[in-house]
Amino acid sequence: MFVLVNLKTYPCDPVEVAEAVRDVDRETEATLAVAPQAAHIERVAETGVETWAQHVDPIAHGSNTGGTLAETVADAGAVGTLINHSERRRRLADIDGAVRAADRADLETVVCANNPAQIGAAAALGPDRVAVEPPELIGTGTPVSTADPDIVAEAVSAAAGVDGEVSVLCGAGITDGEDVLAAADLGAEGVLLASGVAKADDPREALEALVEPL
Ligand SMILES: O=C[C@H](O)COP(=O)(O)O
Repeated sequence: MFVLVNLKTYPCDPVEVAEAVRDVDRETEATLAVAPQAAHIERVAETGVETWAQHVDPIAHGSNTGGTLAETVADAGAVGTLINHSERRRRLADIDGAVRAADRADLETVVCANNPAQIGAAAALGPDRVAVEPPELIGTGTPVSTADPDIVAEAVSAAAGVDGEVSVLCGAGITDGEDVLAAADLGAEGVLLASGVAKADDPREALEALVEPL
């Protein structure tokens, strides 16, 4: 299983969480990675953890003030990027452009979507992975894998129906290992989570609990 921890803009110490993700990754069969804010990518990547960007724009070098350039996040140490997160929704053409930009910079891609229909559309853009996240469950601690299992199973079918090479993550409300196991049972190859780790009193303990049953 792939466990991607999105730090969003939570007020956690990104390096402390990154070191915990790195250490727990070394203790488990699962692959763990962390997505800090863009300005923290370099410091986080220096810990040795697998580091992802939270977003890249569909742009190239040039006149794009305030833009997030795929080459720059790769140069800072990111190996992949989220695209179209629920909190950073983009139009279809811009999602497509961001996937192309990430490919150009050799970044892996996870395109997020709300539901199975959108997952099919996202898979058609040729990312490495897609992630289904019902927005209403994000940050609630109510896990999608048990609260809305059909949406995960249908997302897996939708992606497979478009491109069998695109694997599916699920996210929203994932906090413990049982949630991760339930996601795996539904055909997901990983989870995308945030508050369960970034807001935990002890992020390392939260990470260990996530991978313990795997
Ligand atoms: O990127 C992560 C997702 O939005 C899930 O967030 P959450 O784990 O806080 O529900």
